[in-house]
Amino acid sequence: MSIGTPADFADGGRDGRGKPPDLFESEIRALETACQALDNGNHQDHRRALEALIREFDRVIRDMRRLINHADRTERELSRANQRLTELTRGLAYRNRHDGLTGLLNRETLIDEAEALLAVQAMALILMDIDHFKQVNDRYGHPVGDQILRDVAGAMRTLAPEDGLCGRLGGEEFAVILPGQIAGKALGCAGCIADAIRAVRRDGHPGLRVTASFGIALASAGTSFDRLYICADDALYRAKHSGRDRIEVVADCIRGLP
Ligand SMILES: Nc1nc2c(ncn2[C@@H]2O[C@H](COP(=O)(O)OP(=O)(O)OP(=O)(O)O)[C@@H](O)[C@H]2O)c(=O)[nH]1
Repeated sequence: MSIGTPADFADGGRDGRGKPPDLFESEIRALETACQALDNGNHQDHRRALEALIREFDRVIRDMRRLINHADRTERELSRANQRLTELTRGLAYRNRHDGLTGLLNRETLIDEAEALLAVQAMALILMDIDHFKQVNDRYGHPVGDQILRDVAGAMRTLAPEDGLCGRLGGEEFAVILPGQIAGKALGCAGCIADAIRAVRRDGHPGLRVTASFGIALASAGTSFDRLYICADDALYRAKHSGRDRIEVVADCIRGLP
């Protein structure tokens, strides 16, 4: 009985020229010997061939186990790397949208969101600027100033309505956007945040008092955000120049400015 020739098992070495060595050379050799022993050999040849096959088979199983373990380890490492990559991507996307100090939306994101909202819906814009913040930094130091900015952001996050978006426009200037042209709701929101800012205290600095000025503007859907911003900024300017720690409103952005 013939179960094959060397050429039937060997992948390499058929033309014998320039081919890389066959990975299964020793197994193929054992198989060849076994085939020959089966065709022509005596009992002794059969036994030797069987022993060689057993040795090769045993080694192949051990190698396969090692390979499978290695593949499992590589798969686990790949999966961990993939997870880390997902976390990094998520972190980068978060950092791209948020202000690093306060965690509120950053200027670009807030403006993008506001423009998208205002294109389809009426909106209120609350601009807020902490009063005499330079003095806070000068008297109590920059780290205390930073903490105040975080406290203010925390108050905004807690007190803004659920459908509102809070952002830091830069420095000590913040904004809240609220869907809907409801002056009462915007005023109520700004009033609560103003109260919370007045209540900010810092351990070790009993004399520290913080206030903020607010400018609110409301506009109907389709108004340009630039227009709304100019109105709110104008109201904020009036709040600053009429004594600070107060709220000024432009109820209709289209008719509210000259
Ligand atoms: N601690 C801290 N201070 C900042 C940060 N960004 C801006 N500032 C400070 O905010 C201060 C803003 O000062 P001004 O623009 O003069 O305004 P102000 O002193 O608040 O005065 P009014 O707005 O007119 O009431 C500057 O001293 C800036 O250095 C920040 O991230 N951390």
